[in-house]
Amino acid sequence: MTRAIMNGCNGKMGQCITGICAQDEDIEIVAGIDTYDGIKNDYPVFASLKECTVDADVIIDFSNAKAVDALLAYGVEKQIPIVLCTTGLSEQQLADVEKAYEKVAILKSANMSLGINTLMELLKKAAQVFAPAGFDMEIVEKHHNQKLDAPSGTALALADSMNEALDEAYTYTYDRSQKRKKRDKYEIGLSSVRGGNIVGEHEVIFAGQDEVIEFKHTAYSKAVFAKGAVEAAKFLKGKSAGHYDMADVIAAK
Ligand SMILES: NC(=O)C1=CN([C@@H]2O[C@H](COP(=O)(O)OP(=O)(O)OC[C@H]3O[C@@H](n4cnc5c(N)ncnc54)[C@H](O)[C@@H]3O)[C@@H](O)[C@H]2O)C=CC1
Ligand SMILES: O=C(O)C1=N[C@H](C(=O)O)C[C@H](O)C1
Repeated sequence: MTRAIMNGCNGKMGQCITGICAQDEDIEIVAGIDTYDGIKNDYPVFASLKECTVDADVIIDFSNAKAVDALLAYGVEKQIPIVLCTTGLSEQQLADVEKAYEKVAILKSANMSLGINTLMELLKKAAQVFAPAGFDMEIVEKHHNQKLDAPSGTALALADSMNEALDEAYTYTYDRSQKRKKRDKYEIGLSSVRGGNIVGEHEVIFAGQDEVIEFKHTAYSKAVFAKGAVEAAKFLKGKSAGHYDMADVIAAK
């Protein structure tokens, strides 16, 4: 049995995970953390991690970038592994996560779905074939109108995956409106659409001379992310300090 603290328990993802864990005898949410207290849960809810008095094996985090500093500090101090799913972290926070890997087990992933994590691997190969052949790489992501960060963490992770396979030679372009010049060969464009209740779409476009290859992932429900996070939490219980990702969870299955 894995005992989990749910950081951001009263948000959309927190509630989706609450529902999934209630049906799974191998994991229990033993406490929730949220600054919003308008939802009744079957576990105790605290307004901050520092007020939490409940012991746990792992913290699952789907909250807000502003909550991540306290999350890292708590995980390191209490030696509780963290499944870090919140996106939109600042450069400083990303550096802090790198340092925290030395002190506690952290699985950080901008997208917990099997589809996106498999796509990241496929894109490495595709980028190595198409980029040297002169294809331009563009990513278009679409999400609901409540999303705070842009581009999505997933779009950045997909771009990072391609860039890593291309010796980090590419820069990212998020906005062309002020540029008034042609796109550079060594750039990956990232565009964001926000509207309605779109769960999450990511389209990676390789555009060449007279031919275009597109890879597309569509999430039809938040459950794909929630199920991945629950599997990640079970995987991370008892792990020693270090940097883990969803590829480790998928490989362990
Ligand atoms: N890695 C992945 O697969 C996925 C990541 N996400 C990311 O997860 C995050 C949350 O997404 P949603 O649940 O859709 O957002 P949401 O806005 O519905 O929920 C966030 C919850 O965090 C709470 N919160 C805010 N500040 C807090 C603090 N200091 N401590 C504890 N709780 C706090 C809010 O009150 C809210 O209930 C976002 O950054 C989103 O991009 C979302 C879906 C999938
Ligand atoms: O905010 C969301 O909803 C999502 N956020 C993640 C991201 O920023 O990539 C993952 C998923 O696409 C849903």
